[in-house]
Formats: sequence, C-alpha cells, structure tokens
Amino acid sequence: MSSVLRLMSTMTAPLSSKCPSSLLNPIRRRSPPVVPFRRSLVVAAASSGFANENREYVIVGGGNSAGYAARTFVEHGMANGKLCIVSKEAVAPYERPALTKGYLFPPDKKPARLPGFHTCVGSGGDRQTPEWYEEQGIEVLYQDPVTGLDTQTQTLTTSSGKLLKYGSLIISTGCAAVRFPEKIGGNLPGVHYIRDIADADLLVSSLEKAQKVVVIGGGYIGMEVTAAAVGWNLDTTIVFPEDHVMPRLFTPSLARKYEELYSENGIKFLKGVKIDKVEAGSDGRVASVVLGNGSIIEADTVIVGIGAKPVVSPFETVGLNTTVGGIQVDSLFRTSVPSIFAIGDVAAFPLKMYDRISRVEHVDHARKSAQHCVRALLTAHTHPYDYLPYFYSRVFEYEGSTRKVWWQFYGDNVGDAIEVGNFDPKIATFWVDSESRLKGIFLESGSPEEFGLLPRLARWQPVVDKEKLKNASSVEDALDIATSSLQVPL
Ligand SMILES: Cc1cc2nc3c(=O)[nH]c(=O)nc-3n(C[C@H](O)[C@H](O)[C@H](O)COP(=O)(O)OP(=O)(O)OC[C@H]3O[C@@H](n4cnc5c(N)ncnc54)[C@H](O)[C@@H]3O)c2cc1C
Ligand SMILES: NC(=O)c1ccc[n+]([C@@H]2O[C@H](COP(=O)([O-])OP(=O)(O)OC[C@H]3O[C@@H](n4cnc5c(N)ncnc54)[C@H](O)[C@@H]3O)[C@@H](O)[C@H]2O)c1
Ligand SMILES: O=C1O[C@H]([C@@H](O)CO)C(O)=C1O
Repeated sequence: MSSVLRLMSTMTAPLSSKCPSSLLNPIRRRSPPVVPFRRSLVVAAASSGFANENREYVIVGGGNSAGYAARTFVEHGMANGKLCIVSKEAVAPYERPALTKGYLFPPDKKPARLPGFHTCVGSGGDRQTPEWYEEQGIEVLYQDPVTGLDTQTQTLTTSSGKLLKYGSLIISTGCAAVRFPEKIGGNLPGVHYIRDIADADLLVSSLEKAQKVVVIGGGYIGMEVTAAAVGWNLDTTIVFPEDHVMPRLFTPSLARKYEELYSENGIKFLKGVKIDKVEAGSDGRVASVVLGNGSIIEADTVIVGIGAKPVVSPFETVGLNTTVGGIQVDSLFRTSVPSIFAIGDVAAFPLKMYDRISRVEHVDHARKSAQHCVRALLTAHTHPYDYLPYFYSRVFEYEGSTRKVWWQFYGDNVGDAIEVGNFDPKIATFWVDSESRLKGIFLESGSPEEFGLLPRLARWQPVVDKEKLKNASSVEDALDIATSSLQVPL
C-alpha cells in the first residue's frame, strides 16, 4: 500500500488535505430519464436470457450500506419496481460486525445465525429478510457480481452475462480482506480470512475441530477473533509485527491493559514478529506458521486479519477517480461521473469536521453514508455530509465469560493522550490537541449515559484543562471535567 493510501490511526484515511472541487461533479439532482423497470418485464427477460434491462436505481454490492440504502429508498416510496441490488453474496444484506462477534460464539452459547442479523437490526431497525425485499418490490440479484461498467450507455455487466441499464448507480462494494500470497501458503486449507458469511461458515467448520489456533494481525479482526477463540477453549496465539495490539487507535498503555486481559484468558502473544510463510502438513492442511525470526508455531487453524482494501474493481477503468484509494466522492456521495455514487467503506469522502478526504471502514459510516446519499439523490437536498467518526468493538460477550468488554471511540485520536481509570471497572482515554481542544475520546465499559456524552464532546471539542483531566480521580470525574467545559448545552 502506498503511503497516500495508508489508513490513519483511527481508520479514517487522510488521502489529501482537501478535496479538489474541480474533481467533483456539479450538482446533479435528477437521474436521466430511463424506461422504468417493471417486474413483469424482468421475469420475461429472465426467461429470455436477460437482454438489456432498464432499472431506475441500481446498487452494486449487497452489504451493510446496501441494506441501509434500500431502507431509505423504501422510506421515500421509491423502491417498489424501481430499485435493483446486484450482490456477490448468496444472502440478503446483513450486519457484518456480527461475523466476528455473535457468529463466533461457541456452539453451546447460542451463536448468531441468519436471518437473525439482517440489516437494519444493528441500529434498532427492521430485519430486512429476503422476503422483505420481495414485499417491497426490490429486485435482488444474488451471487452475480458486477464485472463491467459502460458509463456511456449506463450499462452494467454481471458475471452471468446480464446487462443492466441504470438511471442512477450506487457503488457499495466495500472492502476485501488483504490476503497472504499463495506462494507463502496464503490459500492453504485451514487458513482463514473473514469478510463475509461464507468465510465465517468456513471458519466455524475449522473451529469445530481445531486445537491449536494462530491469529495473524493485531487489529480489529485479530482482537475480536482471538477473544472468540477463548470461548471455544482453544490453544491460541496471536502474532503481529507491531509492539502492541491495535496500534492505530490504542495508546501503548491502553493496549497493555487489553493484552493483560487476553493473557489472563490464556492467549499467548508474539509481538514485533513478521510472518515468513504458512506451511502445510502431509494432509495438505495448514500445520504451522514460520516466523521471520525462524521460529515455528504449530497450528491446525490460522486466521488472518492483516487489513482490508477497497473494492474498486471493475470501476477503476471507467473514469471514476480511484487514485485516492477508494472511489472519490463529494459531500453528497457523487463521484466524478454523472449519475454514479459511492458509499460505505469504498467511498473516499470529505470529512468536513477535520477538513480532509477520508475513507472510514466502520459500520456507523456505512449506515449513515447510505442514508445521506439516497436522501440527497431522492429529495434534492444539498446538506453536506458532516460525519463524526465513531468506531466500537465488543469482545468476550458470550454467556459465562469472565469479563465482557466493550468500547466506543468518537472523534480523532490526535494530540496528547490522557488516560483515566485502570480498566477495573472502566477506562477512558482523552486526546487533547496543542490548543487544549478535546479531539477524541475512547471509553471502555461505560454506562449508556456516559457513552451518550462521547459524541457531544467529540463534536463540540471543548477546551479542557489538561492538568485537571490528568488528575481526575475517576472516569466519571474526568467526564464531568470535560462536559463542564462545554459551551453548549448537553
Ligand atoms: C468481520 C468484520 C467485523 C466488523 N465489525 C465491525 C464492528 O464491530 N464495528 C464497526 O464499526 N465496523 C465493523 N466492521 C466494518 C463494517 O462491517 C464495514 O465498515 C461495513 O460492512 C461496510 O459496509 P459496505 O456496505 O461499505 O461494505 P460491505 O458490508 O463489505 O458490503 C460490500 C458488498 O459488496 C459486495 N461486492 C463486492 N464486489 C462486488 C461486485 N463486483 N458486484 C457485486 N457485489 C460486490 C460484497 O460481496 C459485499 O456484499 C467489521 C467488518 C468485518 C469484515
Ligand atoms: N470493530 C470494528 O470496527 C471492526 C471489527 C472487525 C473488522 N473491522 C474492519 O475489517 C477490516 C479488516 O480488519 P483487520 O483487523 O484485518 O485490519 P486492521 O487494519 O485493523 O489490522 C491489521 C493488522 O494486521 C497486522 N498486519 C498487517 N500486515 C501484516 C503482515 N504482513 N503480517 C502480519 N501482520 C500484519 C497489523 O498488526 C495490523 O494491526 C477493517 O476495515 C476493519 O475496520 C472492523
Ligand atoms: O452493529 C452490529 O450489528 C450486529 C448485531 O447487533 C446484529 O444483531 C453486531 O454484532 C453489531 O456490532
């Protein structure tokens, strides 16, 4: 990955200091006229081998943001007979975060399974099952990835050879897991990546017979999957090249507290080491991981979480600006090509609060960008997307675990980090810049009321007394100090 594409510590990507407005579209509010899509026509076309079909709105990608976009089309009465979702996956959109949380609960602890976590249940919305899409008159093409796009004729090609003409196109192809190359054992049976439900099912089938697990990568996937392995009582080692887990968000001190908790749960850490290769045993399945320092760790199951990259193919060749890493959009999610929009993980958008172009690879943005884009498309509103970055994680959630752990982070982790609390029962980190403005807040195990303060603080960035904050007697006291500095009512 080139440095310009490297994601920042908070998972927002600074891709350039400002979004050059010349790269972005003039305001376009209306889709070009198209022959409206009618279900009867499509059924007829389906039986005749899918000739060129007209759809008013097409969403490419059937993931988290697609599910929320579909809901917004329905809310505006613009879905029925007008909207088509083209998905690579075999199932309707679901809340992807569940894959490394409830989905990996051990078999006797009621693991989450579909249809339980279709979007939009993760934010308290309806559970949009495949039947829901049918009832709403939304066409969903499953397991038929888009392979080509002709922007002149506004036509998509799918892997099964369908030609889909669109009036407006929303790209929501998300990210794909970064993989180890085949030549170092990256595709061996028993080596897992986790991005979609098919990956999660494969992983569960390995965990069912696993004894020795090696998790590679100390980021989000590494932390969540390692905690899941504790629930399965497996001999688990986590390996990563940095000095501590979650290096892009956690301070060394915060990371140490998490590492201690994981160690108390029997997890072994190998830090500061590179992977040389993954080797197979005589049965062809993974048998060991060879480290850069020559040492060998036995493993029957390897789970790799070494980052994700935006899925810009096949759109990078058709005039969309992908030089920024994802697909560059403006504050209404319009790309540089008329009638084409991009949302979710793949979109590089102006992060207004911090005056930079960013990609955010977290679900809150997937949901909000989808809603904002579709509202702008359907109602002609022109309010710029003004996003406050928000990430969270939850681990050891299954019944009977010794300590459930959940955290939230809002804002930007820049400036001095001030840590308060000792993890028992809670801990917080406040990032304060050189002008004493509170820029970012991390809170572990807060109450709902305490978590509720975080977005307001990170949004309003009060000037705080750093010394007072450093000397706070507890997390509650520190939150009081920060909120009392707010000039706006809570
Ligand atoms: C295991 C896991 C756990 C996560 N946990 C959290 C969490 O706890 N908290 C958090 O904030 N975020 C979490 N995230 C991140 C969050 O899930 C993503 O930010 C979110 O899913 C992004 O939504 P999206 O619609 O942009 O992409 P996705 O949800 O990835 O959807 C993209 C869809 O596009 C499809 N697609 C790709 N190419 C094509 C093509 N050519 N044609 C058709 N379809 C295509 C893909 O198959 C997929 O269905 C997690 C991610 C993963 C992988
Ligand atoms: N709670 C959440 O928000 C959450 C949970 C799971 C996944 N996700 C998303 O899923 C995607 C993938 O997550 P991830 O954990 O793989 O990415 P990540 O970027 O969080 O972590 C990648 C980690 O991989 C390690 N690494 C990188 N290259 C390596 C190499 N060659 N060898 C060994 N280790 C290496 C590093 O330790 C790094 O911290 C991201 O978009 C992430 O935001 C988010
Ligand atoms: O946002 C989320 O959605 C799922 C789950 O809540 C759906 O039921 C999950 O585990 C999240 O973190």
